[in-house]
Order: sequence, then structure tokens, then C-alpha cells
Amino acid sequence: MSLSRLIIHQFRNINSATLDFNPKINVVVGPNGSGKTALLEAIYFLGLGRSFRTHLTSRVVEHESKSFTLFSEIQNNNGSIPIGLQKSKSGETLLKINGSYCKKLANLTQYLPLQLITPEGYTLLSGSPKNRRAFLDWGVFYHDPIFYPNWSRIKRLLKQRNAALKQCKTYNELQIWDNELCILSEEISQQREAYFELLMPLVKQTLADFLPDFSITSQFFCGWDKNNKSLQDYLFDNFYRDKQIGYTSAGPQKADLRFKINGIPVSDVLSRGQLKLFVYALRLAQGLFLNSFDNKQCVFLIDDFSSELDQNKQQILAKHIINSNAQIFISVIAAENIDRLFGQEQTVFHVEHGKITVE
Ligand SMILES: Nc1ncnc2c1ncn2[C@@H]1O[C@H](COP(=O)(O)OP(=O)(O)OP(=O)(O)O)[C@@H](O)[C@H]1O
Repeated sequence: MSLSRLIIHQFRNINSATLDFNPKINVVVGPNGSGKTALLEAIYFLGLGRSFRTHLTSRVVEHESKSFTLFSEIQNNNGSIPIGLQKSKSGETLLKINGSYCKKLANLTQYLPLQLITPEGYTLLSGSPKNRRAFLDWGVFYHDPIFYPNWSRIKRLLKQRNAALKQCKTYNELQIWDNELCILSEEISQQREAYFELLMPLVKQTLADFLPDFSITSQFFCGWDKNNKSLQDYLFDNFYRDKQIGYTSAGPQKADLRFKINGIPVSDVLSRGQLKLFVYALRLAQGLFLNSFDNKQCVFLIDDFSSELDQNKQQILAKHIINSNAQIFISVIAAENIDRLFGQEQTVFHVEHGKITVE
């Protein structure tokens, strides 16, 4: 899957643009505040139906306009799919996929598997487990079609269970949710673990190039200590404690990925540049996985490619990006080094005050 064409109207400072993209590498060059991130944000909006910078559509629509519109052509294994999305400041959404109106923005996710890497991307490793669950679940979502319905059901069950937890007096009153919750939790934990086991060898291959001086261990934590007791037993034993804190403290909603060097979390050992390289290794591996196991092409949005990486690391990273078989959009402030890194493989877009031109 790749984005072959994008027409933008009134999105941030981009008033109007018609862009034909390279199926491999697209470099977006421009000074600060020119609209590079706005272009990546527009692509992200098409892939996920939301922004990565704000949850308020009114911030994304051009100041003087009432709505933004994005038209795109997405190429997949069977041909081309037109997608149109319009969102207004007052909250109306119009989505058309392949000629038919569509109500759910969530339907967009199946057309353009997107990975975003921003300068703050290292929070995947240093931030809360929620970030790592989102990372893992992105891959499981595309790999295993029953993951999403299972996970949606678990989220609903947990919401009901947490509400009931506050009211009930004995554990037995929760049993009605826990029977189904435990079965589904086992299932999605197995799906997550199976995906992680297949992904890690790809991550390690890339890490051998990116961070050759470190030996990094990885571990999937399913959300409770499986070797100690079953989730059913945890839910029973934690009843009074959970009731006090007001939520369920064990289960797949607490899953995490743990990466360590000599037993210490990577976020306490690696520098910011090194953490950024680790995040690249993780996300590039997901792109490779999607390509080799799921026969889909991933789209990478890389905001501010060169930040915090020295020349040598940029070169190693560029080599992996070229070999990733994904479609890549990279934003940079200055293009000089980029030509040397990506050579003939790229199309360069210049952005100046929201106007985009092709080199
Ligand atoms: N809703 C909007 N309407 C019009 N302009 C906007 C809107 N929201 C933000 N802007 C402006 O759009 C410009 C583009 O911002 P963007 O973040 O895309 O810049 P950038 O090229 O990525 O810059 P940097 O290199 O500093 O990250 C900024 O000048 C910003 O003030």
C-alpha cells in the first residue's frame, strides 16, 4: 500500500496542493514553520482519521476557512482506491472510500498502515506502558484479524467491570464479566506474544547495525504474572484492593514490553539519539514484518529526520530506510545531506509558507 496522490485544501497553512508521490522516498524540505509537519499531518489524517498533534479539528482547518478537504489515491495489491475526507470546524465529517460514503473514520486504518516517527518518538521507550502497548497492538492489528474485535470486547467488559467494582459487595457479583474477560485476555495475550516473538529477530538484526555496542534483552509482559497464577485468581485475590483503587489492576490492559541492558531499562542507559535509533529499529521492523508476513506495504512519516543523529548514524539509518520496502515521507530543514543519503531514489518537495513545489 502506498499513497500515490494527495490533494490538500485548507489544511493548516496549506491552502491548496496537488502532489504526486514517489512510491519509495519522499523528502519534504523547508524552513521552520513552512508547513512540512502540516503535510505529514495531512497524510496521517488520511491514514487514521485524526491528527497526531491535536484532537481539535478546528486547530487543523486553515484559520480563515470552515473546513479542510483531503483527496487521495492509495495503491494496493489490487489497484487504486480513491479516498476523500472533509472535516469542518463545526464538527461535520464526510468520508468517501472507493466511491461509497462511510460513517466510521476507523475504517481508514485498513487502507494505509502508517508509522509516525517524531523527534519525541523516544517516549515509546521512556514513557508509559500505554505507548508500548499501542506500538505492539499496531502490528497485531494488521497481522491477526480477530485481534481488534477481541480487544474492543475486552475494553467494553473492563469498563462495565470497573463500574460494577465500585458498587458491588462481594466478588461473586463480578463473575459474570470475569468468565468472558479471562478467556479473551488469554487469547489476546497469546496473539500479542506470538507477534512479539516473530518481530524481535527483525528488530535485533537492525539493532546490530544501529547500536552494535549494546546487548539488549526484550520481554513481553502480558499484564499479570502468568507463571505465578491465572488471571482468574488475580482478579479474585485483588478484589478488595481493586475496589479501593476503583479499577482492575491485572489483565491485558496492563501489558508492557520491557527492554533492558544488563538488567537496566534502556531508557536509563541510552542517550536520546540512541533511544531514537532504537525506536527506528522497532518501527522499521514492524514495516518489514508487515511486508514479509502480511504482504502489505507500510508508510513511514518521519518528522525531522536528522534531529539528534550524527552523520554516520544518519547514513546507516538511510540504508535501512532504502531497504525497508516501505513508502517513506521525511521532513528536513536543509536538503544538502539528504541527497547524499538517498541519492536517486527520492522525490524532493519544497515547502515555503504552505506552498509546495516539486524539485
Ligand atoms: N490552522 C492553521 N491555519 C493556518 N496556519 C496554521 C494553522 N495551524 C498552524 N499554522 C501555521 O502553519 C505553519 C506550519 O507549521 P508546521 O508545524 O507544519 O511547520 P514545519 O515546517 O514543520 O516547521 P518546523 O521545522 O519548525 O517543525 C506554522 O507557521 C503555523 O503557525
